[in-house]
Amino acid sequence: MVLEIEEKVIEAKKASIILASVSTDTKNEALEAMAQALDDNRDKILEANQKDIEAAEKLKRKGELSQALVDRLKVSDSKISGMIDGIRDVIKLEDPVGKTIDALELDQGLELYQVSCPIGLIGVIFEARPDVVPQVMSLCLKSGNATIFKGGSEALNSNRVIFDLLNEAAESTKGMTSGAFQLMETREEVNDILSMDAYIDLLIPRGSNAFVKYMQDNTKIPVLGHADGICHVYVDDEADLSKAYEVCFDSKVQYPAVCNAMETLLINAEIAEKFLPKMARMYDDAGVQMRCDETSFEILGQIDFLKSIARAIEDDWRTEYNDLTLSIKIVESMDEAIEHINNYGSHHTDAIITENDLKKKKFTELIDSSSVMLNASTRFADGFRYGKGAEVGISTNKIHARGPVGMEGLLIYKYILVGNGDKVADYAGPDAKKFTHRKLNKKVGDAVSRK
Ligand SMILES: NC(=O)C1=CN([C@@H]2O[C@H](COP(=O)(O)OP(=O)(O)OC[C@H]3O[C@@H](n4cnc5c(N)ncnc54)[C@H](OP(=O)(O)O)[C@@H]3O)[C@@H](O)[C@H]2O)C=CC1
Ligand SMILES: N[C@@H](CCC(=O)OP(=O)(O)O)C(=O)O
Repeated sequence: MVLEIEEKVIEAKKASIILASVSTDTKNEALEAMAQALDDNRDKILEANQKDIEAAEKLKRKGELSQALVDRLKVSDSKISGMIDGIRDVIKLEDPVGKTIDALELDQGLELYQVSCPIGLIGVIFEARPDVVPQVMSLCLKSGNATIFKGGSEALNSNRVIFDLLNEAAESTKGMTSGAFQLMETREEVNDILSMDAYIDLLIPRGSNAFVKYMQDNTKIPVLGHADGICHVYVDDEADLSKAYEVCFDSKVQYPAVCNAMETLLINAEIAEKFLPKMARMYDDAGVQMRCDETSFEILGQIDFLKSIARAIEDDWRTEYNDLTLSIKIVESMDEAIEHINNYGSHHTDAIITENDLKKKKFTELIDSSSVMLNASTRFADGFRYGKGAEVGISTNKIHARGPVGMEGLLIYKYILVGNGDKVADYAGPDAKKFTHRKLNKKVGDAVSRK
């Protein structure tokens, strides 16, 4: 039976209440069933993905779609293994629901507990990248959040197969609720849910700035935006150049299609002539197109076998290529680099290569980005690599979660007050009882148990 969008949302909202109290064992069993379902159905997933890739390649040939999108869209056997490992990593993580964050005795026998709980029903709208489905579903399931998904239209066949496999595996696990996960497939459905603030607690759009802004401007539902990554690496005059070559190469070339890849390389003028020619040769060999400011163009212009240099224009500093293209600028100082990054960047991920400890400290303090890397690649900005099992995405919001978002970004808390017929009237008037407000070293389970 195909449900209308409002029915899907209402069903997921109802299921979210039950999912919040599903036991850890049941959630882990459901996750294992999901991992197994992907492993057992590799051919089916690859076949569906092949349909999407063929359609995408046709659009690419007409110039209507980028190579970056095709790269993100492609599912390989090793990407499926990555999805399976990701789900199993989430199994290993501690269940974050029901944790006592704080415990306070208000008065003798009157105890207040602050306890973690799921947000409720979350809508996640993401790019044409099928591996997002298992990542987000496993984090949402373990953190007890019902979720309504919508992936990029180019990934329709892949997402449908992966979603159905995961959802059926989860729902067939004994003790799991049904209806907690729903799939949307059209922009119309996304537009319809924008007015469903009575049911949906949080929207997480992953995509271009324009799309995230569109969501923020058109709904009363809180929006946790995951937008573009204009990431920088600054090579300081006190850099260890052997580290600089490695980090700058990895940040640009290892997976250029993703949002944590470097888009602009900033180089201190003092070391530019020494550093840039070798770096440029490495990029040239890897097929990187370089868009250079005047000074870097002059330095590289002398190397006549470079295939791929052009002059940068102002727009380049604000461009997320998501591809093998890089803008290069020579700066006079770290301060100029910091100003450039804070001005042109997207506050996503930025790195410095230097051996000077004072500069490292200053860079971390003055760069206004969700991840700041010291002598390390921007590509590390990722939930899995940050030890979160997987990620919902990389938040470019400042509240309530920033940078790679794992389960901590999917939780809120509630207060549980345990009394014994206590009333506020006893704490008012001339004979008022006094609050003790004493910190307790207790967990909510000590006061509220099912026994
Ligand atoms: N920070 C992060 O974690 C992430 C950032 N990004 C950023 O996203 C960008 C690339 O992704 P791209 O695919 O171009 O993103 P888009 O913004 O084009 O699309 C992302 C999703 O939003 C949907 N969408 C876009 N506009 C609308 C609309 N008006 N109404 C309803 N749905 C809409 C798309 O649906 P449809 O396909 O049907 O058009 C798709 O599902 C890059 O800038 C990348 O850095 C991407 C992922 C993660
Ligand atoms: N988590 C990713 C990067 C973040 C991301 O989702 O980026 P994108 O490819 O723009 O959707 C990774 O490092 O593989």
